[in-house]
Amino acid sequence: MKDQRGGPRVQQLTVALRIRPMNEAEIDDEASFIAHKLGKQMVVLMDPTEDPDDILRANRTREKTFVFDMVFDAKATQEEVYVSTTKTLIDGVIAGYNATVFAYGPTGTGKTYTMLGMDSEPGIYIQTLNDLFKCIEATSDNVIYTVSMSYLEIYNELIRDLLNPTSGYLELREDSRGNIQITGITEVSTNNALEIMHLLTKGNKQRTQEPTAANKTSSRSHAVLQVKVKQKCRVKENNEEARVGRLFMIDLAGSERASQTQNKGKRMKEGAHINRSLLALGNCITALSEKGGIRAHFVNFRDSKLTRLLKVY
Ligand SMILES: Nc1ncnc2c1ncn2[C@@H]1O[C@H](COP(=O)(O)OP(=O)(O)OP(=O)(O)O)[C@@H](O)[C@H]1O
Repeated sequence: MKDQRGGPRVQQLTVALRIRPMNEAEIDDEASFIAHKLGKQMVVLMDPTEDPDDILRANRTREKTFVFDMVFDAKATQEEVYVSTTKTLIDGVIAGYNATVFAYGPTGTGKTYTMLGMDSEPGIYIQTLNDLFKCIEATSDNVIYTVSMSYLEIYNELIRDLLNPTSGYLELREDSRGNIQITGITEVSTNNALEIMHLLTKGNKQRTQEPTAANKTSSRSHAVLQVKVKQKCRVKENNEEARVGRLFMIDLAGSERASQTQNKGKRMKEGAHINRSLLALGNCITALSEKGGIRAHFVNFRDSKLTRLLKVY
């Protein structure tokens, strides 16, 4: 969200759509939301239950057209999705800029699969870290880099450390200079991809998951992986302050509608928290991406923990 060097808040906003493979039964269930890929980047959502021969409904079509920067069909590999959405951000993060990648969508559509993936098909987290370490190795002649990462979840507006879940709920604090800190969060420094995958998979198991009608293991929280790259010049006389670039990779909680998941009681309360924070996130992105960014519009970061966390550093 932020360019540390005073440039526009949102330098680049890329919106990509991934369609996950579905089996026949699911296609019937989700009949009203089947996406038909047209050309490269346009998606038409239509209601297949609508009968084109029904004269009474002839002019009442609910067909909607959306344009995306990228559309991936059900055969797209993890690597293709990573290369087209996240790989290009790495150079910027190493140079001291901040960037954020979100997986957003209804429950069971493949957000965790896309972000975390599996040992055999690693997702965006691991592919990004692998490339980040390679880039650092190639450019570290004059600069000392330190990479650290933390992994947390925001559940019902409470923050938990997924790398140390026994530490309870953590406080989000803002110092007088506007820096956001999470007190007591575990920060891990390692460049071993296998070790990272192990840590993240273990952390992901600690996420608040509950069965809903739409997904047996539905993630009910936002999971935030933060990778911090600190750089300092090797030359001692150079008094330049250390630069810090941050990359947030976020697996959002499902954006389902209560009616679709048949949630009641606790589940419904969770759903309300999820929807409120997703709305706050959408409002911030809209305000930031409008012409003039923060200078022209008030951006209400304070509406949710997620947007407070992503606020400028
Ligand atoms: N592109 C894909 N190829 C193969 N399997 C996939 C793909 N996308 C998702 N799946 C499978 O679909 C199931 C649901 O995916 P996943 O758990 O990632 O959904 P989700 O969007 O994170 O759901 P929730 O919001 O409820 O946590 C998982 O078993 C996952 O392995």
